[in-house]
Amino acid sequence: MSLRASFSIQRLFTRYLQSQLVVQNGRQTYCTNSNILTLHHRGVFNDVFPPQSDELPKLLTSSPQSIYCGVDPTAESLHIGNLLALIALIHCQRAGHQCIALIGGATALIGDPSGKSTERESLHPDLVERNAASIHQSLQRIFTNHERLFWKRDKTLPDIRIMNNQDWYKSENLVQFLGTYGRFFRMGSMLSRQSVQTRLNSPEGMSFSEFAYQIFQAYDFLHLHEQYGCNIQIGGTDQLGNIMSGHDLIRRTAGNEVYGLTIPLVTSATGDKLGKTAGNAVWINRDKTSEFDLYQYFIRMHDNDVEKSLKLFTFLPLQDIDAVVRKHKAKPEKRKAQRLLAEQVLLLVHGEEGLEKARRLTEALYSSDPGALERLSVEEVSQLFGGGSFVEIMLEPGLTVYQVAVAAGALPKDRGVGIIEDGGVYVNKQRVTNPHEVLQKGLHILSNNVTLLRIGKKNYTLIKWV
Ligand SMILES: Nc1ncnc2c1ncn2[C@@H]1O[C@H](COP(=O)(O)OP(=O)(O)OP(=O)(O)O)[C@@H](O)[C@H]1O
Ligand SMILES: N[C@@H](Cc1ccc(O)cc1)C(=O)O
Repeated sequence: MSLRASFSIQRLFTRYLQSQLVVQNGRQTYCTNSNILTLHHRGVFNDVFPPQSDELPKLLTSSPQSIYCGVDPTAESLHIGNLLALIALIHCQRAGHQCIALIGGATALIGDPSGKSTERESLHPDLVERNAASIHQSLQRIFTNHERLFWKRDKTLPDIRIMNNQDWYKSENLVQFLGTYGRFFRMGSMLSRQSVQTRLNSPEGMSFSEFAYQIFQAYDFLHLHEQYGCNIQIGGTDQLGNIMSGHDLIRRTAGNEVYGLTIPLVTSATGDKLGKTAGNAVWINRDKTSEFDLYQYFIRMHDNDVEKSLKLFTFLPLQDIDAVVRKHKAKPEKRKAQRLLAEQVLLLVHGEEGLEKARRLTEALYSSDPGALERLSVEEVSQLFGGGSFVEIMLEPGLTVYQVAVAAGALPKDRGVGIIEDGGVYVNKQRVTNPHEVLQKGLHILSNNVTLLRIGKKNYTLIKWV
């Protein structure tokens, strides 16, 4: 299925490519055109369902379409896998379509079995509600950052609606719902879904709730189709089965053809899907993955992956990406491409302030200039060196480097002098070899009232003077 679908999207793409070139400021660019299938060129979409449809390009170019993508609030934060799905939705918005970001406040209580080898833990409704509120805020922030920082055109963007499927399930009567819609679902098709087959063949099996999940995602599609004329659903490749269920339901009830577009999976360096269940997620909420860590994740990206990620995670025109990749190949040690990628993602997720913070922390960590450390707040220094310890010490005149290091518990009393004399101790990144050196303001004690001790290569102790 996947291979056939890829061929078909390639075919649709090629056919329409010629008409999709737009010239802006003398440069050719893609993807502000209503035929979003051209995004295949950036790697944003890999499969289209139904695979052989010639109607989809016609539909996309005939009038603005309503397109949705859902996320279940099974955690308080989105992660960068979800971010890719949102970026795909934003590309649709840029192309003039009406987009809906759906929070699955109801479906999160059931638990999607797609891509899961074991049953999900059931979540308390209060927790799901809190998660949904937090995700709502992130969605709003990302969409606003995009419009403010990446959409520098005269034309205003259509709004992206943020909805929650609790809004229609809370008033739904179970008996009526099953009596009306249950009969449109065929057991054969439901059982044939990959997510169901995998679980039925596993030792743990599958609960009825998880088996029934596809009914609810299918009904969401029908509801959005009826209420907002939604004809297209976007999701990760693991969502194809659920999208097919929606397609079948809409065909049987409304007699209309609808479509699914899948985005590629974001994987770790070892090829595993990045996500909540796998426990390897890179989060969007700053209290789960700080701005600095998110920035560093992209800065550390392998050279082989950076071009692909620039195409997926940024809105830069392809020729700009080609240009930076060429420069990067000439001097890979400068990490120009990774820097650009990290900057663009930080701007989208955390705005200018978040990017500036990530840069300041990066400079403080990697430059030997103690001034870079001074420009951070006490909280930022402790966040940056969070793996180390944090102590508060009363400042008394005449304290020496040795006395402070011992008082902070960073050096043992008996061997401390020797370790300093051997060059193993750094104060604010500068090596100190005289244990009896007296602490001075401005040198050892920075203007933000902190001192950073480093013992050996990476044992940090942060002292806050009181
Ligand atoms: N690593 C990923 N790469 C690309 N898309 C992803 C990734 N993880 C999730 N998605 C997509 O994001 C949307 C929302 O997914 P969801 O909220 O279930 O996240 P998830 O990480 O897959 O959660 P879980 O691991 O609990 O299933 C879906 O369309 C899903 O396919
Ligand atoms: N099932 C999707 C989230 C989702 C929920 C409801 C929908 O209507 C669509 C998508 C996931 O877990 O990734």
